[in-house]
Order: sequence, then C-alpha cells, then structure tokens
Amino acid sequence: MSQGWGYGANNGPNKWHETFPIANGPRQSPIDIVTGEVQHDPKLKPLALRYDPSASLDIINNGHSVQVTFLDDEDKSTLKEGPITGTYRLKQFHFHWGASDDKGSEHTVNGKMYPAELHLVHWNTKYPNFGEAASKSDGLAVVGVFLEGTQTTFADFDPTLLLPKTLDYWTYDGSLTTPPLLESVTWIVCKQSISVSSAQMEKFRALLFSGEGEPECRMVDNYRPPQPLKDRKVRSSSK
Ligand SMILES: CCCSc1c(F)c(F)c(S(=O)(=O)NC)c(F)c1F
Ligand SMILES: [Zn+2]
Repeated sequence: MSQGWGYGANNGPNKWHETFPIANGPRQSPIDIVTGEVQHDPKLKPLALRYDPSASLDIINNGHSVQVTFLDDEDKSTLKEGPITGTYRLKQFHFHWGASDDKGSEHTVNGKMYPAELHLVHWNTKYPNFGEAASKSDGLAVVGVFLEGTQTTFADFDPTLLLPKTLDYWTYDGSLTTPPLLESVTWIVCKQSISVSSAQMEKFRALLFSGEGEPECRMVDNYRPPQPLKDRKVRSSSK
C-alpha cells in the first residue's frame, strides 16, 4: 500500500493487513450479526447515554468520513452502564455509507446491509486520554446506529436526537473498523435503526475523498466488510 489507507482497490480493506497485520486478529470489526445465534444476557443493563450538544466542537471531512468532534476534558457527554463498567466520554461521531442504498453499513444483520451506519466513539476515563485508551482492550466503546431510508429531517447534530427510540442492543468485543484497527472496542450496536431521507444520503455522497486541486473522488463506500467472528459471542440486551 504505497499511499495511505483508504477504500480504493489499491489501498482498501483487502490491503490493510499489509501495513496493519492486526487486520487478521482475533477480535476484528465489523461483523455480521446472526440474530438466531446471539445470546440474550439478562445481566446486561440499559445504556445510560447523556450527551451535551454544547460540548460539540466542529464538523470536518477527515478524508475518510464526516466527523463531529466533542470537547472531552470533562464528563459532559458520557456513556455509562450497558455492557461497560465506569464512565466513557464521547470523543467524536462519524458515519460510514454506500454509493447506493443497498450498501454502506459496516455491521450487517443476517447479511443485510443498511445504507449507512453512525458510530459514536467513547473512551474509558480510567485512562488519561483518548490516545492511551485506544490502545487498551477496554479502552473504547462505540455505539453503532443503522440509518435506513425514509422521509425525515436531520437533527442538528445533537447526538441524542440521532439515537433510536428504544436502545435495545447487541454487544461484542471488537476493534476499530479503520486503521490502526486496534482491538480495543466494546461494540454496542442498536437493534433499532434511525430514519434518513434520500436527500440526506445524497449529502453524504456529495462529500469527497479528494482534496483541493486533486481529481474529484466522491466519498462513498467508506465501509469495511464484516470480519470473521472467530472465538466470540454476541450478546443481546433483550429477547
Ligand atoms: C485512531 C482513531 C481515531 S478516532 C476513530 C475514528 F476516526 C474512526 F473512524 C473509528 S472507526 O473504526 O471507523 N469506527 C468505529 C474509530 F473507532 C475511532 F476511534
Ligand atoms: Zn466508524
């Protein structure tokens, strides 16, 4: 992979292992969630999500996705309970999507892909900062939410408004889905999707991978396909 990682034929997910051998590790993400094989765990608690929109800092095209970054120097926007212990702080949220509505999500459910997937990235405050947490097996917790096509308005980036009405979830031990593919993520994938209009999907698809002065390359299909489950179980917060 001569240039940096990306989603093209020469630097995409099938090439990442050349620079990041952990790509073939034991707890890679995303995965296909096979609903007939998940285990309901009655000990799993409801998610305690508390987001403060005033903590949002900026929205950027980071070359791989569109990302909203949050101030994380205090417990303003946090995730507690659910499958985790302690307090995790919201660092950023971003999306993955497809060139058409038949693909785009990273996780799949019984092989079904959604048009897009929202990732709310949180880090464990038992560590001093995000960078330290990202290298620890219990360092990150990412809430994944599927986006499904329908007519709706798009919230003003208050992450709470981007969450589904019910927060039943699947959870498993996984990784970042982009390099460096660190195996430090407790995944929490919401069962219920949120609505997104085709006009909003077209706004995602109008973004560019390319920078100014470069040949235009639309930012689409910025998702990694499902990885082997290997020796892992997926637990469910509800029957
Ligand atoms: C060194 C990481 C920078 S923050 C970040 C990110 F930018 C990202 F894209 C994903 S992801 O793997 O794509 N989605 C879960 C993450 F998990 C992250 F934590
Ligand atoms: Zn992501």
